[in-house]
Amino acid sequence: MAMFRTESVEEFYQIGEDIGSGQFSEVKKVTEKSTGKDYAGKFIRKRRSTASRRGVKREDIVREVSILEELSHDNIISLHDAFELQKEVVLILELVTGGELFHYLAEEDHVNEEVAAQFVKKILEALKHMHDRNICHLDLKPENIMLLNRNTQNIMLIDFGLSRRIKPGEDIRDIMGTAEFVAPEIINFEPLSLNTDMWAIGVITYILLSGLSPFLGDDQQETYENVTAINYSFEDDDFFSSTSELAKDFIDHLLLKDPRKRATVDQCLSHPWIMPR
Ligand SMILES: Cc1ccc2c(c1)c1c3c(c(C)cc1n2CCCN)C(=O)NC3=O
Repeated sequence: MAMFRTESVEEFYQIGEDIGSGQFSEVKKVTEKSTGKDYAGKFIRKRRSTASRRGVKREDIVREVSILEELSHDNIISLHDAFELQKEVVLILELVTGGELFHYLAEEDHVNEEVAAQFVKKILEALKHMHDRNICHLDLKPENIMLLNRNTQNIMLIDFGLSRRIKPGEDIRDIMGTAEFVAPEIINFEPLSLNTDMWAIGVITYILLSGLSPFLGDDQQETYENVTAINYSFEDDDFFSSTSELAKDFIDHLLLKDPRKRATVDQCLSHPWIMPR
């Protein structure tokens, strides 16, 4: 069970600039006073009452922390410390400075297949560490994949706020990530599984190779309709003319409506588009 320190975080960390924010959290650069080391401080507002819809339930924060404490992998952000104050919890997380994969993509428009496969392989290795422990991320998207630094394909998975332990027989249906990346079972409130993450790997790979988001519509409803209809193609020749059949085959084994038919993380790691690297 996660234990939080109850001292004042400012006593031990110098609070720096804002580096990002979520619905109920802000991320700031912080510096540990005793070592001078920089970290990312995730300040999460606690839900004040069961009737409220603002803030995060304490049990959900405890789950995120206990999952972070269980994971230990070069491509998964590590938790250094955790403080609980009256209105918020502060997670002190490893700081990565290479920026979001999302921004890298925006600058590069799309990447060549060799680089794309390297990125995907690193993401799959981090995901294997999670799936081998029956933990699913459930919010995989380019904003939650950070580059360790600008000049390698070394990535870090961040933000485990929606992560869940998948227990046999237990039904998880209530998670909602970002429309472009959610699998059909999330939209249809059907049971989620480790395979729900594999759908997102297919969407991220499609974007890496083309710069296009396969299901993105003019609004969230249209995006949801595109997802549930599995309405994607490689036909837009401007963007896929130089994409190999192997890369398309890799994606086609992930963007499948039936979660049970999707390639697992191990099958992806041994797929010929990934394996030879
Ligand atoms: C240099 C930099 C810039 C923005 C950052 C981060 C680091 C960052 C980090 C983390 C999280 C949860 C969010 C973060 N954000 C917010 C945006 C993430 N999509 C984190 O856990 N470590 C980070 O470095």
